Amino acid sequence: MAKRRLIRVLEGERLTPPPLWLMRQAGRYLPEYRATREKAGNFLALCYNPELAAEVTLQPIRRFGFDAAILFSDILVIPDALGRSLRFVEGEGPRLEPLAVDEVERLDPSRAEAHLEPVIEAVRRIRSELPKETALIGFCGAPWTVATYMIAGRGTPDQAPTRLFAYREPERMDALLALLADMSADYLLRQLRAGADCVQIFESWGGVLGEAAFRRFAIQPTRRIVQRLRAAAPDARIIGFAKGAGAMLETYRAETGVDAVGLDWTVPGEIGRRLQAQGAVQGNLDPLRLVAGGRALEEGVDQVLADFGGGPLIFNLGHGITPDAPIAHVEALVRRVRDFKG
Ligand SMILES: Cc1c2[nH]c(c1CCC(=O)O)Cc1[nH]c(c(CCC(=O)O)c1C)Cc1[nH]c(c(CCC(=O)O)c1C)Cc1[nH]c(c(C)c1CCC(=O)O)C2
Repeated sequence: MAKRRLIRVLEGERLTPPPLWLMRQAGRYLPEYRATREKAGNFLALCYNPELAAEVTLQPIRRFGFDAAILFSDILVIPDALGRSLRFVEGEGPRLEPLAVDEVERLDPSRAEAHLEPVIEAVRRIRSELPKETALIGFCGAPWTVATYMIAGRGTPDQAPTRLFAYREPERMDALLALLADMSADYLLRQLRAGADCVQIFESWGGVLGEAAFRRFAIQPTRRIVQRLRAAAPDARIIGFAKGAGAMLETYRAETGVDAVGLDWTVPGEIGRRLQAQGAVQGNLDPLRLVAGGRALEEGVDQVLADFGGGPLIFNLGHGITPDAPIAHVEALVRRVRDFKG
């Protein structure tokens, strides 16, 4: 079978128009998503229901014909599989049992494999139902980002509790991140074997770290995942999205070994093009331009294409789509990207 367009770009090819998908493309901005979530009961129940998780994964593909689907799940199923009593509070976000310093040694990953089986079953179903030209992206959170939710027990604006934990107990932090890295590598490998074409590692909170801490707590555990994956699946294609890490992205790509880097919308064209000389980039439209629509959207799309359309590019947002994005604006984005002649 011919290689899917997204994979060709991950292998360094430039395609015109570039392959296109949107982070969080299955979500609350779609009425059919809200209806399916309702049917499942709540967000987490949806994540563990293979039939309904497959359904919401496919919804944006049917509507917009994106080049890739992303498995519908959440990065926090890993701490959930460790028994950290995850729940999602409507309108507020995730809540977990905050992880105390002396609990790190007691974390037990032995139930994770069985716990995550419904997600793997969803991957199988999605692959069997997707159009053959559409790539399927698996994912996990990067260990540092997952740890920020485990330690604080919720999202925080600056990850102060986790930075303090890391500075006071660096060896324990290393141990926690290594455990999460090994669980995540096993989990990604299962996704790839179940039919994912490639995987993305979401480092949403790398931008709160200084250089030395970024190397130790973000790059090292991500490199551990990449190395374990490559040892077991040499052709695995891996996208690393380290939001807010602009000035560290070249080091991040070189030292983690990911194939492509995701750019958030603050990464300047010149920096992104330098990265593109080493391999594909993905991004980086500000999600709020999609909410605004009109000229703000057109100018934003054109800028991404002007900045990166000359090399291997996966068109995407610079972070997830927001619930207030109008569907008509997503349609306008798709038309404009697909009209690009390079
Ligand atoms: C940090 C993070 C999380 N989850 C994720 C990240 C990394 C990316 C990022 O920075 O956004 C990743 C994620 N979360 C979700 C996906 C599904 C795939 C996709 O369509 O991209 C992916 C890839 C579904 C989701 N994950 C969540 C929703 C909304 C839940 C709902 O339906 O109410 C969805 C569709 C919930 C979630 N999950 C998380 C938070 C902080 C929240 C609450 C914020 C919010 O409500 O938007 C943790």
